[in-house]
Amino acid sequence: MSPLNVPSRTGVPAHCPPALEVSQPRSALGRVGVPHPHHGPGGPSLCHSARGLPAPLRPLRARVVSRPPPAPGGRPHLERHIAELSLPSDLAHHSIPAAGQVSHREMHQILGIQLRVRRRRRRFQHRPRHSRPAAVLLRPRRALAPPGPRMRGHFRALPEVAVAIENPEVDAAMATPDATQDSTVEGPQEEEKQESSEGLEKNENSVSKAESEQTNAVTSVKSQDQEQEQEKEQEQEQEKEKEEDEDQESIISSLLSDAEPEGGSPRTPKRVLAFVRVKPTAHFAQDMIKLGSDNKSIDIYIRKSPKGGIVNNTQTDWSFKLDGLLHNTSQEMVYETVAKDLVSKALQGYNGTVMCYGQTGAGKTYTMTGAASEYRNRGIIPRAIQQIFKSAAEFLNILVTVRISYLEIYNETLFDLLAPALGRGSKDNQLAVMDGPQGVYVKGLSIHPVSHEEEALHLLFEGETNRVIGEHSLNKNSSRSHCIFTMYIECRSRDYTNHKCLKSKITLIDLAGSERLSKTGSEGQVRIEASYINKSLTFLEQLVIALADPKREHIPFRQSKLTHVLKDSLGGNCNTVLVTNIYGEAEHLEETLSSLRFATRMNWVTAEPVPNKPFYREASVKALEEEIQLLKKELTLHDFLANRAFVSYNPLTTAQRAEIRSQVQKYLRGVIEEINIVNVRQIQEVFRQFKVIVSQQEEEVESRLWNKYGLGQRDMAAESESSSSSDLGLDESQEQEEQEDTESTVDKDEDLEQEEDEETLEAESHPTSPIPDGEKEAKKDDEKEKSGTPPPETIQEDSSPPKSPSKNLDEEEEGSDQDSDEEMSVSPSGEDFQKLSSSPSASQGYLGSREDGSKKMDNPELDRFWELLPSLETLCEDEEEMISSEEQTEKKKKKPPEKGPFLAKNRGEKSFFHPKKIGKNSFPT
Ligand SMILES: Nc1ncnc2c1ncn2[C@@H]1O[C@H](COP(=O)(O)OP(=O)(O)OP(=O)(O)O)[C@@H](O)[C@H]1O
Repeated sequence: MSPLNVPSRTGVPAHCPPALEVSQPRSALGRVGVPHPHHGPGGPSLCHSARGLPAPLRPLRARVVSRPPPAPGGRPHLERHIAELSLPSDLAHHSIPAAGQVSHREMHQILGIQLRVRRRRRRFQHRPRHSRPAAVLLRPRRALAPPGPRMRGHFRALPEVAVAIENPEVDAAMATPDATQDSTVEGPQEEEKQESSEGLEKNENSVSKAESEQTNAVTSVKSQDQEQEQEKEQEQEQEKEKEEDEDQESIISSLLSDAEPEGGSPRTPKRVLAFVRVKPTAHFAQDMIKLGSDNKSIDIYIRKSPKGGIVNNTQTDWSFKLDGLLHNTSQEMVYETVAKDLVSKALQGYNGTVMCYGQTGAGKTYTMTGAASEYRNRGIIPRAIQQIFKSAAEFLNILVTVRISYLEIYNETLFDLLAPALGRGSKDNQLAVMDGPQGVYVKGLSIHPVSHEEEALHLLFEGETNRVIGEHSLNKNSSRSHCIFTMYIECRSRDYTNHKCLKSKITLIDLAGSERLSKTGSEGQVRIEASYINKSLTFLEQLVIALADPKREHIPFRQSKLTHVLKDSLGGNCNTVLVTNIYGEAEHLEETLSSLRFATRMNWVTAEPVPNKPFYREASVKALEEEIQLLKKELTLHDFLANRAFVSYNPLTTAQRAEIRSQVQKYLRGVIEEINIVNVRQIQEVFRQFKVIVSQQEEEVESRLWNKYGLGQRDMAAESESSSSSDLGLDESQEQEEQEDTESTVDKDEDLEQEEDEETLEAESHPTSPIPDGEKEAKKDDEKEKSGTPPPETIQEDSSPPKSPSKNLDEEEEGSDQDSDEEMSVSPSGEDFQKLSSSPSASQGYLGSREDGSKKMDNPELDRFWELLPSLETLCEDEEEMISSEEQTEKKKKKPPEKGPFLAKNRGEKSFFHPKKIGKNSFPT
């Protein structure tokens, strides 16, 4: 090496300027400089432009002696080729040119630059910590998912952005010597440089300066080596992760393959994992809380109170050993320790639960959801979402689908945080915890499919904004509810011939914090909430104690909503992890103790994690069909034994509907006293018919009012037709009948009265015969019956199952209507209902007697109807009076009311309801 230590340059034009002596690897310099115009992009990168340097350094240029010796023409020639070199900011890393090779002035310039650079650096480093801007430089991170607008500033990784530290107290705590590396990202290297640069400054006029700078250069090379090593490590980690994903994929593939594992999955009892996370604080009670060097044990020591007297036997020492201590630990580390494995196991079919427990303000929400201010502070939930979608994206043969739900338990009431209209407090929105064959579930809770990470994060944020938050002295944003975020994972093979499916779920629970009212100073609503929270946490503790005791027969799951919801999430067959958040301060020691006791109890609970069994999707549909068939057979048997063999459960045919309509009309006129109930379909149809009649009456009354007050004629028939057909979806014949009914009721009141009198007589002699008016089809049947012609086909039809069990009722009805219409080309006799109405004994056990002679049954709709009847009658009477009180009085005198619940006395008027007093919707449907 030459004294200048210049590396030999090959392939460079002769007129190219010589290089400044450097001891850094070329690649490193290349990052600072830009290629000289004479060098290609791959050429030597020793020529540095002024760009990239601090502004005051830009005008300074270094003149460098060329090597090999100057060409003939001497210095002027060289000067022509002097590089407009801008010196790298890190001049300390450059060795000093040998004496005589640069002029004195040039040397001075270089050194001056170095000094200024060093001074600038020192000035910043020696500034006291508190006067430094409260900002840390974040390393650029890989963006994981494009964040939505709501997440901007929350979960986005911005390269090289200065972010103000959110919590000064926590910052101070993190800045203590035992603080995490996370808060001092650039720490060690800077310190090293600082030390070395200070040393250099002292000896700057001595020869040893050059040596120390050489040392610095070596350090810099070393740091670069370290960087390279880090990069390598990262690459290795990535490769490892990739391998893990591949392993995972092969495990899932084998689970989904047809081969059944021999002897089933191994059941190895495993204890629930319990970790403790200490909230960073500047006032850590070091003399009272001792954290074990094994990072698992924690000892608490409380001084004896002098109030206890001379003989004071109160316990002062406690020792806890758990699965890990998370003290001054970054969010990433917490996730890796607590949840990473659990999440990857969930993809292999294991259910998993992570629960955060602790005193209010101790950092449960921070651990579970994270702080929104910085990307690196995201919590377990967003990281779990990220892990799942990342793994899913790397699977080649496995298709992963994810669904999400977010439940809140606030004051012992369940709320859906992702419900489209939250409706907090509305009764209709009430959810219920149910025990199903496949475990506990929340009836009415919305579950949302998500196809990528961003979508899932949006839902998380939506839920977060809907949570109930209160303020007290220990926490400005205290969660006042328990929240359960659940991810339902489904793995399937991309091979479409494989219909197997593997399901699992991850339950992430952020409990509300236990709190002492004396400490939090809660008042009013916050106080009420606190009492609910403490109560439910006590029940949870009781549950954990019971679970930890293998001899306990009864586990009190149903004591509270929280314990009931968590029935299959704590222990059992799932991987369960508890994170207990505690304060490290002396004033919260009692609460810390009780939290640690809870953690220990939880640690005693054993679980036997086993993967869920894969199932065939198609097979499950078949199984349901088979079960429906079985239940139908069972029902037939029961009916037979209860003397109800004539009852059919198939969708109603047109004729059956007509028959029901006829019965309803008879009932309303008082011809029959009751309508016997045989099955649910019949009940639905009865109500439907009631609704039709009511709407007709409304129209009629309205039209009368219009006529009476001279407001003109309305096209009632057309309206009636459109409303009835659109609302009720009745068939054409029915619509026609309704129209006829309407017309006849509007135009022929007097005739009707006469006719109906006749009908009544007729009906009394033939109680089951349909009404001739408007019921042509049914009338024909009656005539046929009278003439003794046997019905061509009874209503009792074949009991073939519906074609598709997934169809809804209306679809089924329509489809089967078409079928049955084809089958029943001639109107049926309505045997079922005739039999029923003529033989009430058949349904005696089914219906209970009411006081007023009507029937009572276990149907809330019908019960409601019966309850409504008297009020309806009253309203009708009011209406009648309003229309024509005199006329009505006369009619009443002429014709005493017949028996029946209502309006037999007013048949001629047919004005049952006042349109304004009873809206359409007020009638049960
Ligand atoms: N490990 C931590 N590092 C930094 N800040 C933290 C940490 N733990 C908690 N904090 C901060 O402490 C405050 C309270 O935390 P958090 O809301 O998570 O408590 P909590 O246990 O959920 O309280 P509550 O039960 O009342 O809801 C927040 O501002 C949070 O950012």
